[in-house]
Amino acid sequence: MKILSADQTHAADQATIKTDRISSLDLMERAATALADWLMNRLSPSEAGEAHVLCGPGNNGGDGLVLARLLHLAGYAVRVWLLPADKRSADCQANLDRLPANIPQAEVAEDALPTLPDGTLVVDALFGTGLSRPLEGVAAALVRHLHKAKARVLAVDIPSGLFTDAPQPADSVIVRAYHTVSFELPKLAFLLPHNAEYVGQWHLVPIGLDAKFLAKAKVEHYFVDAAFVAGKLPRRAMFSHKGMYGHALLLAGSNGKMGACVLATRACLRSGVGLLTVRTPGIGYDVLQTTAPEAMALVDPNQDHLTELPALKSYDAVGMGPGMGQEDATRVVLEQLLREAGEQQLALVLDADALNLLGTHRELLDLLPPDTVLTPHPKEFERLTEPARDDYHRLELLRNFCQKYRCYCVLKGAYTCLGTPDGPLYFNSTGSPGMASGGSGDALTGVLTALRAQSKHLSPLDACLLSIYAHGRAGTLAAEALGEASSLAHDLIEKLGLAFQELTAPEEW
Ligand SMILES: NC(=O)C1=CN([C@@H]2O[C@H](COP(=O)(O)OP(=O)(O)OC[C@H]3O[C@@H](n4cnc5c(N)ncnc54)[C@H](OP(=O)(O)O)[C@@H]3O)[C@@H](O)[C@H]2O)[C@H](O)CC1
Ligand SMILES: [K+]
Repeated sequence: MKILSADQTHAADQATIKTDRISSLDLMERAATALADWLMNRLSPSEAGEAHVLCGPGNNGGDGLVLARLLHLAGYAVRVWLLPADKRSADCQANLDRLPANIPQAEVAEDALPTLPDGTLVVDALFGTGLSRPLEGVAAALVRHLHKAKARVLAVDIPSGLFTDAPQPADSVIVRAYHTVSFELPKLAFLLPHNAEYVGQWHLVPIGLDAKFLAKAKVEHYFVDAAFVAGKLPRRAMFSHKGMYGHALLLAGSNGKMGACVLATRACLRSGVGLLTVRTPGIGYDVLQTTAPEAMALVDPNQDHLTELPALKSYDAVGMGPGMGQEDATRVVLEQLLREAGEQQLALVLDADALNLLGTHRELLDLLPPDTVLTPHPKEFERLTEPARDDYHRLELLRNFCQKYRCYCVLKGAYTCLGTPDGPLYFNSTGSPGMASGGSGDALTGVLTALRAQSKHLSPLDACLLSIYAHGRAGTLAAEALGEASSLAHDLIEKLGLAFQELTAPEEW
């Protein structure tokens, strides 16, 4: 799904009003009704207790006022707190005028802040996408007051004080919500690590935004949810043979780190590759043949680390890095791989120590063949570029890096972000905190290498999108089965099959 900027969100509202021939007041009613339904489905009037709805001067405050009315009419106890304002938006004022007289309302002031017993349900409808500067004065005092209370905070559309898609001063006062309920589409701010403490769990409610407008909107950010990747994995033909699904080569492992090599190998095998050869130091031969009999082992003359690049002509894709170490001889292998893969137009996936070697020998970056996939975590990415000032700066570095080197870069983390040579960034929706343990990244390298080897069936972009989505989905399935703390990389690998089944194109007839 697309991620709109704050300006585009306002334009989407206008387009919807025009297409549906409704007033902006009707759209507000629609949005707040969806929000009220969400809340009422979660909490009964007795579970909610008295809801305190904090309303600002714009349409976010207007949403809060509609919500207060709908809750009241459904039998919930409600109290409204208004931010003092010289002027309210027309729809906010209209809904203030419509507020039933028996809902208690008061204006907040620095010396008249709401009393909020522990557990009070607070609805934050102070500011939304129209926030134009950090909070100050009474609004900031109210939010600081909220920080001290042990309230259950629900943010409407976005936590007040948080910008939708731009960096802000470090000392900004921002609501810390437990739940954020937003309208139709996610906001870029929700996907950035530093905002997790403000946004809490976020949810989307549909409000019927104009589909044609959304289809046409040009965006720089996408959210990769199930609908975005559904059916992208082609079905296998009845008369399939292994030659149709690519031959991948993995260069991985060193003395003491054969586990990483085995995990990448097994993940690659579980991701539909036709044939897999693994180049490993001598130490890895028995390990590999025992743990992954489906893969062919091609041992390096050196016992402990990789020193020689095998001939590449039979392969469709090469993955390099897991558990490989950073010996100088291995760096020479990497350099040779980059040169030869460039000449032979081979698909490359570089991870772990391959990235660390690129970070310490940045001149090698100029050799990256087009469409190479790199899979750094934020520290590895920093070694390839520079320390980021904040989350937005990191995205800018990612975009610039991918455009400069015409590569795909999978920046790993919650909402893993894929940078692409053409500019757009894709945020993955799947994954689990259970994946924050050793080996998950090695598994991703295996998945990516397998899908890049199937280039007869998948574009580089689709191979990357399917890989990160399936890898995260498998992590979630493993965590559901075994718990977040106990699920391991190899459990994730065993769930890849289920994840891929969910992505496979439906049968046609
Ligand atoms: N499609 C949808 O998503 C829909 C969203 N809706 C809701 O509308 C808001 C956006 O409403 P908008 O009126 O544009 O913006 P806000 O409610 O955030 O507030 C704007 C007013 O607040 C002033 N402002 C901005 N920053 C501050 C600040 N730091 N301190 C004080 N005042 C501030 C601003 O004044 P300016 O001087 O900047 O002009 C405005 O007066 C969206 O978030 C949804 O909740 C619709 O209900 C329907 C569809
Ligand atoms: K808000």
